[in-house]
Amino acid sequence: MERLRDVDEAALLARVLPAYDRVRPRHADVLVGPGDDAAVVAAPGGSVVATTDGMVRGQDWRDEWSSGHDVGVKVAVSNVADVAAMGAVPTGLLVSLVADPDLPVAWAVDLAAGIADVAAECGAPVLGGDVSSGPPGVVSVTITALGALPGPPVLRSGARAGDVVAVCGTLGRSGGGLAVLLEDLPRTGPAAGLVADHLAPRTPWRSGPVAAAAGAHALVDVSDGLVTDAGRVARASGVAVDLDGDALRAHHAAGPLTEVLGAGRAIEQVLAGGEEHSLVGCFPAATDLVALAGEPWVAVGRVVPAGPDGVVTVDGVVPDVRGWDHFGAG
Ligand SMILES: Nc1ncnc2c1ncn2[C@@H]1O[C@H](COP(=O)(O)OP(=O)(O)O)[C@@H](O)[C@H]1O
Ligand SMILES: Cc1ncc(C[n+]2csc(CCOP(=O)(O)OP(=O)(O)O)c2C)c(N)n1
Ligand SMILES: [Mg+2]
Repeated sequence: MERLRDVDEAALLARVLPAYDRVRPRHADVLVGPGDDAAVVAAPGGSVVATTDGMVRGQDWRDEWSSGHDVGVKVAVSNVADVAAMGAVPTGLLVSLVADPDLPVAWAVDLAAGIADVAAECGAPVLGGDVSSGPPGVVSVTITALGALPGPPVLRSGARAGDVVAVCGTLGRSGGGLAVLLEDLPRTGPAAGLVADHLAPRTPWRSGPVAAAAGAHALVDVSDGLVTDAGRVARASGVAVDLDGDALRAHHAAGPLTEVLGAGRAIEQVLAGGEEHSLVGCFPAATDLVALAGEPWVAVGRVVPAGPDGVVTVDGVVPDVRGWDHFGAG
């Protein structure tokens, strides 16, 4: 029998999503359905963005590394990043907790405090949620985030050959921090910062609407790794992305990542490290990135016509890295 472990995430969704096709086309209010960072639904006077993302103890965090607060920050940030990656502003969060009854109440309260910190920072209050008991050992936290779109959504499918690919936020730091934890490397000096960013990442959520207002053709957040997520944009847009190795090394791999992991592993994390929740945008070539409000955008590549060489290349060469996939590990 075919199991989830036999397919990757994309193949699983390709099998599951057709089940919903008979419902959706009859609903003209669904402006963007499954397949992007978030869905967009028409609402009186505008449109609402909706997305959901969950985390599971043992798979997405370990209790010996993460506090409840860390988990709350991380799951909230992963949702807010998806809202921002549509060009939207977060407006509210719903929180679902499934937990082994053995879970300390204090952990659940600490989780809420972490979620509340992100909610407060981005002005998206917690609107409600659900609590449910789970089997021994299981703790699962899922957030649904809503957002408001000041203008049209920025889709994964809008990139055009000639666009500049730019990143707002860091790359590889969360993945580098995970490597420090998994390999039990000393958590001193620059390694401490990487670990902190892994346990409780941040996202430049204000920069999603900024990019949208600047005319970005496509946006995505880095949850599974730059190459994987840029690849999703490239596939959806029918183009390819050529990343600039020098820019990635200078702006992202150099410094703490290289000090902790060495240059070779640092660039691997920049290309493939997940859970960073920075934003990647494809902008018209004439865009003055320096003039964009808020956090800086750094050019890291170009959108090029789709060719035979794979959807994402670095200096024209397909990189030998793998992003995160929950199922297709084999
Ligand atoms: N079980 C599911 N049923 C319906 N749609 C799903 C399901 N899982 C994921 N999707 C949709 O598939 C797309 C890809 O999901 P995912 O990779 O989790 O997005 P992201 O990395 O932005 O969080 C999203 O549009 C998401 O809403
Ligand atoms: C114990 C542990 N092992 C591995 C990881 C690494 N990890 C888990 S999920 C993930 C990628 C992103 O998660 P996902 O839920 O797929 O986010 P989405 O793409 O849906 O936004 C990574 C890099 C981790 N955080 N903790
Ligand atoms: Mg996303």
